[in-house]
Amino acid sequence: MEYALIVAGGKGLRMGGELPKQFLPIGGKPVLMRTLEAFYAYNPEIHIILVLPHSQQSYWTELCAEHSFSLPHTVADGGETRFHSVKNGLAYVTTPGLVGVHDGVRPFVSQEVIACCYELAAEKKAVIPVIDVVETVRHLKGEESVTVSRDEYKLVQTPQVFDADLLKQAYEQPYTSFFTDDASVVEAMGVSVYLAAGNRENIKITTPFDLKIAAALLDSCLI
Ligand SMILES: Nc1ccn([C@@H]2O[C@H](COP(=O)(O)OP(=O)(O)OP(=O)(O)O)[C@@H](O)[C@H]2O)c(=O)n1
Ligand SMILES: C[C@](O)(CO)[C@H](O)COP(=O)(O)O
Repeated sequence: MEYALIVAGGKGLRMGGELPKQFLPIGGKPVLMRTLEAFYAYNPEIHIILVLPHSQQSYWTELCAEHSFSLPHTVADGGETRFHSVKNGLAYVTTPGLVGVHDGVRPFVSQEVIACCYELAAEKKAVIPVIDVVETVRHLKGEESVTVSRDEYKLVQTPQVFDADLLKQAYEQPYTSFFTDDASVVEAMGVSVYLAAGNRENIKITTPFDLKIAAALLDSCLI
């Protein structure tokens, strides 16, 4: 069984505004619908678990009706942090298989990246997509800072795909603020994570600036 656990339980503080960022329209369609569609296009049999704050779930139901959006999915409650949201969603993973955890606000993940991460995870058990750093990186040391070799760093995206039993076991660990993604949770158990190629368009819509990039990506047919 393949699961996609789409997390959209955050507060969107960096985006601001009245409407939570996962519901903002891009090209007339809410971000979150585009994200779910990407996973359904990859595998129409995939089991999609959508994590949303409890207070936003009735609005999501209304949006689905308004947009005639009928892709099957199970809704779980959001938690205090991303870690707690993923953990809530994992309660709906009930059979062995693979779980891809994906940010609801990354609608531009490519079909190639999704397929590659699931395919590799069947063998490696823990796979995450990454891209190169394209700017120079400096490390802050107190009042000073030094240039470091960018070749020693990667930028991490989602979907992060894992063997279901492994991921569920990892999420039994106590929460620490170091857990900013799923790989960091799995690694805390001493398990190595395999790196796959991500796609640069797979941005995490975080600030109003990212919405402009998203609109440009759609307009230019880059995705
Ligand atoms: N308690 C949380 C926090 C985050 N997320 C999800 O994790 C993804 C990455 O988080 P981010 O983009 O930082 O979203 P927010 O936490 O909502 O943003 P901010 O930090 O600006 O408030 C998002 O899809 C977000 O909804 C979640 O499901 N539950
Ligand atoms: C999971 C993630 O998108 C990988 O880059 C990222 O760690 C989420 O971080 P955020 O601070 O919750 O946006």
